[in-house]
Amino acid sequence: MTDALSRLATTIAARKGADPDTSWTAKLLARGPEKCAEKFGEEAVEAIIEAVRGDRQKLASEAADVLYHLLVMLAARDVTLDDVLAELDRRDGTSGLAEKAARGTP
Ligand SMILES: N=c1c2ncn([C@@H]3O[C@H](COP(=O)(O)OP(=O)(O)OP(=O)(O)O)[C@@H](O)[C@H]3O)c2ncn1[C@@H]1O[C@H](COP(=O)(O)O)[C@@H](O)[C@H]1O
Repeated sequence: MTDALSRLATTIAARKGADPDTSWTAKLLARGPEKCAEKFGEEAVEAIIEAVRGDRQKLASEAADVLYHLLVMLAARDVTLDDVLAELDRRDGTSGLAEKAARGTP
């Protein structure tokens, strides 16, 4: 599963500085981190709509768009998939409830 994400992240990293006429990713990256963030937000909203509607196939498709645009947004700010996975690893085994209690958040 993470193989596909790793491959995609590698492809996106390789698109940095590529010709925007031949690559959607290069075109998006060339428009800057703010535009990449905006596109991620749009795709997230589309996924939310499908989650509320309950169409599982459309939700899976929108979720794929979200993951792609998340990776592009991260690449635009030089954050790697490994950075994110390391953070997930760090959290592994810590209950969200315990973590929230440790923060003292109600
Ligand atoms: N996973 C994706 C992926 N998901 C979505 N998209 C593109 O994201 C775009 C989003 O579409 P929208 O309709 O939201 O955008 P738009 O309306 O055209 O743009 P705006 O007017 O909003 O600016 C579409 O052009 C999709 O084709 C993707 N483009 C690329 N990939 C992956 O990235 C790889 C590299 O792609 P290129 O960089 O194009 O070579 C591909 O092999 C894929 O694996």
